[in-house]
Amino acid sequence: MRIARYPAILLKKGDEVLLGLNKKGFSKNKWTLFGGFLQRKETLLDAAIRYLKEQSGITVEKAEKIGKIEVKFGGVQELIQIHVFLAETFTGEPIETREVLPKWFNLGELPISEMWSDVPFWFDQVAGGKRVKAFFIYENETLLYQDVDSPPPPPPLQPTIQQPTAVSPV
Ligand SMILES: CNc1ncnc2c1ncn2[C@@H]1O[C@H](COP(=O)(O)OP(=O)(O)OP(=O)(O)O)[C@@H](O)[C@H]1O
Repeated sequence: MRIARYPAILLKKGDEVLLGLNKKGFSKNKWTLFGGFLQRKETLLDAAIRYLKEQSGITVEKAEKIGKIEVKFGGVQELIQIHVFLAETFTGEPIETREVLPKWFNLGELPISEMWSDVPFWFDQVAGGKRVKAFFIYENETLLYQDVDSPPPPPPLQPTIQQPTAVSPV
């Protein structure tokens, strides 16, 4: 099956994240991460940074690879692979462009009803800096199946001091 690679980038500032309202295209009228189709001879990171600049006016120099989200639409012979990056250091102010309206959202106040249905399954993990891998199947706009990597287990507890065991009398 053909794989379509989409770099996408989440910009975070304290408790806020920058999302973009798409004015056209496949995600029209939805708030999404900044991103798009990977062009030839471009790395995923370069493309993610380029899309952020083109769609929001924001410049970042580095971003961390944090997630891989795979999406399959029923009846479409193509696997969409969204390669998610997280950036927390940037310059510039968001500006509206012909394609996208950028806006800061508080992490507790995301416009969930105007986002792709898969996003709530992985968004907090990404925003929290935790790696995530997930796979979704849609039938048109309806999410039919989800498989999300659970967060890694917590670190092991500090070893407790062993109480000396009583020596049993012989
Ligand atoms: C289906 N489930 C989905 N879940 C989460 N995010 C999704 C997504 N589908 C697309 N996205 C993201 O939305 C942004 C715009 O992408 P997209 O809609 O393809 O717009 P773009 O104008 O570039 O392409 P078209 O010209 O419409 O093909 C881009 O960051 C892309 O990663």
